[in-house]
Amino acid sequence: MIIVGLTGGIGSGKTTVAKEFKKLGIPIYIADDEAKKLMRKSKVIKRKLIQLFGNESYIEGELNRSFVANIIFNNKSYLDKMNAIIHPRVARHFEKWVLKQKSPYVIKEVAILFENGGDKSCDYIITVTANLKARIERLLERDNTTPEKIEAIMKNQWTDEKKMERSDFIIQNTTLESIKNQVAEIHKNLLKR
Ligand SMILES: Nc1ncnc2c1ncn2[C@@H]1O[C@H](COP(=O)(O)OP(=O)(O)OP(=O)(O)O)[C@@H](O)[C@H]1O
Repeated sequence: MIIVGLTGGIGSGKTTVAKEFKKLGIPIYIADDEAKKLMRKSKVIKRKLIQLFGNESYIEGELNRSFVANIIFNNKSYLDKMNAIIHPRVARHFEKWVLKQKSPYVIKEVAILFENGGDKSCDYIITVTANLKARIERLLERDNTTPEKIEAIMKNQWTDEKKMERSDFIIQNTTLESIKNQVAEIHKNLLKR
């Protein structure tokens, strides 16, 4: 199975792009969504996160996101420790998921793909890039967030330039119509490989 990693900075439009691949019949795996599900369902992950952040990190079985976000964005070592708990388990979950797919290739969306060395397990990589101002505006509209919180997340992500240098395909997220055309081109290209 060909694994195509799909990455890009926060709010660049990864999920929007992934949905276009889905419309073409390609299975998509959104690592952040799967991580959230595992944090809710996996007893081991819950136990380890409570050990790391304390009892306040879960409220009625749900991760207390604002409590945890406050800790990790003020102390990167906690972010690294949290990633060390979650990432290997998401990776194993993905491996099992891949075995069940019947498709010429699959798309794996990961926000911090290069940052965590996940690029090494992909055959090809697509980076989505978008104008910084547009990204911030779209995130402020989508989420209950602030420019400061967005900036804090961006600080832990590689720049677009660094990601683009190491990518096989680049999608410029300008308009939705343009995304559709770029996805169609990449899809055609991947089917030939
Ligand atoms: N070309 C576009 N025109 C208008 N809105 C867009 C466009 N691309 C994305 N959006 C909107 O911007 C927001 C961010 O896009 P999306 O969720 O796809 O980004 P993402 O990279 O997956 O985000 P995250 O990093 O948070 O996972 C969404 O609300 C989406 O609908």
